[in-house]
Amino acid sequence: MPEPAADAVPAPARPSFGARLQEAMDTRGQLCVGIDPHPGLLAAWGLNDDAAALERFSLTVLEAVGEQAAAVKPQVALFERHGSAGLAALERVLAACSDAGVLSIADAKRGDIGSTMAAYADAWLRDGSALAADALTVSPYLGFESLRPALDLAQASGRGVFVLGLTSNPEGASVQHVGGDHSVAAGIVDAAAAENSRELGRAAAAGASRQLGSTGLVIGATVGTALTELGIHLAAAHTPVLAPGLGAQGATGADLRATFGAAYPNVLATSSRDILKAGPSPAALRGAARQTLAGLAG
Ligand SMILES: O=C(O)c1cc(=O)[nH]c(=O)n1[C@@H]1O[C@H](COP(=O)(O)O)[C@@H](O)[C@H]1O
Repeated sequence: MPEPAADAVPAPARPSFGARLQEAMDTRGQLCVGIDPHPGLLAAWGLNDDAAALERFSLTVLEAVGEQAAAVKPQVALFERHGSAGLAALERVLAACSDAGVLSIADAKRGDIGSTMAAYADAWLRDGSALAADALTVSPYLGFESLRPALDLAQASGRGVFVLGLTSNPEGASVQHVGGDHSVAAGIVDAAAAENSRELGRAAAAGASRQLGSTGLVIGATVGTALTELGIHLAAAHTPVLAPGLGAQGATGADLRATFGAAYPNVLATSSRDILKAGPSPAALRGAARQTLAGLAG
């Protein structure tokens, strides 16, 4: 029997995250709706600030916009505020996403040394874990390779990661822009692109032609001309981009098209408060999502 190739990855139980995201964006558009149950939003919706209310809030969002959004992105810290009861609510929300056929991105921004990164990966990306999501946001600022356990488990399980590249907050530049023409962020972008080239190379060798890999980047919708200034080119890459900052942080669909140019088709724009503030009426939430999608289409 021939030896498996050194970088062979066992076939996952489901199509790759990149393939599933591509299909979702092709059919539903480029919108991710953030599920961010901030205390102020819970109050505005007439809900208590407790775990039962988080679940009700989240399921209302999922039911209202699930058919319009390519993905939803629960913000983990807003569930962690409520300890084990909040995490139990998040488990049920993630299960409901899976039952509804809506991709879930757990926004936990995990990053750690490799040995304990493996435990985070196990929690968020392993089949059978109660917290398993379709993708996880991760921080590469302990070194991109420290993410290896999450990168490999995502590949093996048909899940994905979104690696923080250029974040939407103004403070991010003090770390991510360091290095100028050879910036920290450019190194992250290149490392993600290399992961995707390897993944798509393996898929091609197995006879499958795919456009998007499963190692995404987070690049804020608010970054303006930073990509150009740092000499970062995304156009030829097969890297999905999660772009937060739409709406509440000031960015518009036009900003996204200008920032990403030819790479815009790979961008999943994400908005939380700007859509959520329309609730609790499901019809109003749907209307806000529809309006955001129209802005993304230009
Ligand atoms: O990883 C993220 O999701 C993220 C990265 C980033 O650079 N900026 C950013 O805003 N986010 C998240 O995206 C969401 C944005 O929320 P709104 O500003 O309400 O649309 C929040 O859950 C943030 O934690």
